[in-house]
Amino acid sequence: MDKIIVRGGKRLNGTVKVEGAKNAVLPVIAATLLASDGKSVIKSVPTLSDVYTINEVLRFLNAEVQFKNNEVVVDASKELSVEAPFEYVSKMRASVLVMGSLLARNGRARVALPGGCAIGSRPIDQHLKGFEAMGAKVQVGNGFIEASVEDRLQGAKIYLDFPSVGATENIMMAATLAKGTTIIENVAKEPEIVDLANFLNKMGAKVKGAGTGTLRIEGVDVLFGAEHTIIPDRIEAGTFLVAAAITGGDVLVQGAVPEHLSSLIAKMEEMGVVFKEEEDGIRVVSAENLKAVDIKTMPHPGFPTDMQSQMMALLLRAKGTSMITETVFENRFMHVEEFRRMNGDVKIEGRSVIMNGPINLQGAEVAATDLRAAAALILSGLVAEGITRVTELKHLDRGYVDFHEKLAALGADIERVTEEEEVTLTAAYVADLNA
Ligand SMILES: CC(=O)N[C@H]1[C@@H](OP(=O)(O)OP(=O)(O)OC[C@H]2O[C@@H](n3ccc(=O)[nH]c3=O)[C@H](O)[C@@H]2O)O[C@H](CO)[C@@H](O)[C@@H]1O
Ligand SMILES: C=C(OP(=O)(O)O)C(=O)O
Repeated sequence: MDKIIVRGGKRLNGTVKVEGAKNAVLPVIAATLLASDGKSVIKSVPTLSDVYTINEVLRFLNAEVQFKNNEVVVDASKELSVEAPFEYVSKMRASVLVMGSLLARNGRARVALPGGCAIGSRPIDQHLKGFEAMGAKVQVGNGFIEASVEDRLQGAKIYLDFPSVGATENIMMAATLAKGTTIIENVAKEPEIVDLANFLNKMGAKVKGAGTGTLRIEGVDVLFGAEHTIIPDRIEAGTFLVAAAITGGDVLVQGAVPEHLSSLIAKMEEMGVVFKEEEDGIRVVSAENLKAVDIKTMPHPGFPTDMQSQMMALLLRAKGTSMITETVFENRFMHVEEFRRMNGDVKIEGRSVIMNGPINLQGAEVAATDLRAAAALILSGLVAEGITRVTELKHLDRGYVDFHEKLAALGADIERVTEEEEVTLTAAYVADLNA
């Protein structure tokens, strides 16, 4: 089992480049299944375990998939099978995103029930409500969700109870090949939704309104393979902005798009972080005397839940009382227990946490509870006294490419080791301290 070992105390300096967005590439790869003619070429694809998983799902469904040099090429022109088994869905919930494409293209889809996960129960009732409104019969049984439609999906008017990212994507994909027009109201407005709509339109779909609260999709008869470059990962970018700020460093995050990060930047500015927009990204210029702020996670353009734990790491270092309220997921505070192991005094009150800073974080062995928690614990390690060891790195690998290497290139004292290597390293470190 790998561990990341961080020795705190180094200021970060330099330039770091962000990858293509995980949360954009997964639905885009799922959408390639809609093309019964021609190959899709997806560029700027990050080498994440989630990408390998979705590619495996597509291969299982009888699509040809190649992935090299950050480019995924999909040929989905052969007849597709209809089932995404538990093996994949349990590894990565986004596997459920193939459902809309399969249903639109085959008239049938059978996907294993995703089940609960570390951040909440994450039901998919809104996805299914959309498919049903378009004429699909949905049945749940034996651990599977099965949706089928006799002839072809029909355009419909659908109102989402919550602007779910996944439901918006799944229904949008299904509607591209439906008969007639589909209007979806109260949809998610995340940049990844816009990226997916742009890709679908390149394939020949007619999607309007992406980035607003209402989507209008005119169904077409056939979709074709298309070429598309994935948008930069705003959450990876945000994580490096926090890394720079927590160490009081000066870092240019290349590829960071200011409009995608406005809620995070606004909150960090309130704390006292100074940014500079540059031609190719965003620079953290300084971060001194950090002040406490309150944060509430919300659907985009509100503060992203995927930055909640990283901001918790930063707020633990700020002077005063901060409160974070998590409104998107019901159980996304699992990392609090791990912060406590690092001397992080965090109280949980219902859906909020309260912190009194600044706290002198202490190195400890901590376990990542989800992918953003993994990053957040490593960020805390950058400023903790002594050594922080972070385990359960399978979570980190779902969402961050070469995270420790990128931090090391910025000057962090960090490495990723196997258990045996760790024993030798720790002995060497203790020897250094005693020398
Ligand atoms: C692969 C991907 O893009 N993942 C992102 C996506 O997840 P995901 O698409 O799963 O997130 P959703 O926006 O769907 O979920 C938000 C909330 O709505 C609830 N819900 C959702 C669907 C549904 O049918 N019923 C229901 O109750 C969920 O349980 C959750 O509490 O958006 C989340 C919210 O920005 C991010 O944290 C994830 O990183
Ligand atoms: C929660 C996340 O992803 P997923 O929906 O893929 O679990 C995330 O990216 O922080």
